[in-house]
Amino acid sequence: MIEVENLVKSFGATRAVRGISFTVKNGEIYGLLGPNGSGKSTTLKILAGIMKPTSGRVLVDGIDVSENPLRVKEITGYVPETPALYESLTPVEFFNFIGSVRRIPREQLEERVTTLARAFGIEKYLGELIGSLSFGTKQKISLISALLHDPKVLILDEAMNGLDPRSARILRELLIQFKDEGRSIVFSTHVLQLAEMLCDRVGVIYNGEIIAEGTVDELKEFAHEESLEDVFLKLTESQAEVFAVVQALKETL
Ligand SMILES: Nc1ncnc2c1ncn2[C@@H]1O[C@H](COP(=O)(O)OP(=O)(O)OP(=O)(O)O)[C@@H](O)[C@H]1O
Repeated sequence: MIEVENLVKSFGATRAVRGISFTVKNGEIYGLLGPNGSGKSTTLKILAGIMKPTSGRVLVDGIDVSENPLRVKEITGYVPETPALYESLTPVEFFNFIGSVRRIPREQLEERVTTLARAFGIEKYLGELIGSLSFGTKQKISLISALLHDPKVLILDEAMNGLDPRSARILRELLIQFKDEGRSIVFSTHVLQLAEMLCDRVGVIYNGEIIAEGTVDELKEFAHEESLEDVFLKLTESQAEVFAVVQALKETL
């Protein structure tokens, strides 16, 4: 379970996160949707224990992230928006490094690397230098490294970015399996169809605040719209603007 209470994060004069609260239960997939710069990545970094909040509290499985970030990292898998990998290592060397930091028994590590590498179709790259691999392959390595220690909680920042349709489907099925096993999953995405397919509940974040939260059906009812895209555009005050821009483009192009 993830409990976020009145989270605030400022960078100098920029108030990136302005008092966000939400809960992700065990066995729940929660989607964080919001325009560029609305505070999704900042929120997820704080949840993962890699950034300190200005104020507010995050409990992961009852553990306060600010008080015990190491314990939270032990039970959490975090996939950042941009893969943070060692370019001069091969994937196998990188996974071994992660395995030793996380004290994963050798046999278990090898078994999980083999299974996950096969699932995401990267076996043939395991001996190549990470720096020479494509963005999507790096994203898969980042994902696998977040799953090696069998985390109870998953925090995914636009984790489907760059994945080919086969791998995106596999990740979706894996997330559903994790949810059925009672794990908590929170992810950010700009792909609203994905949120619609996967999320039990979504929170719409705008200018650092959660402005609406609920199931996709609840949000559609709340905003009197039929698609999540229209709900999103309406709530983030972009609907009229998009219409005006499209009109202007039609007239000028
Ligand atoms: N390290 C930082 N230093 C200063 N400002 C930052 C820093 N990280 C984020 N910000 C600012 O905080 C705000 C929220 O950024 P954040 O990356 O959380 O947004 P986001 O919703 O994840 O955006 P995107 O959809 O583009 O990934 C932005 O105004 C951003 O410029």
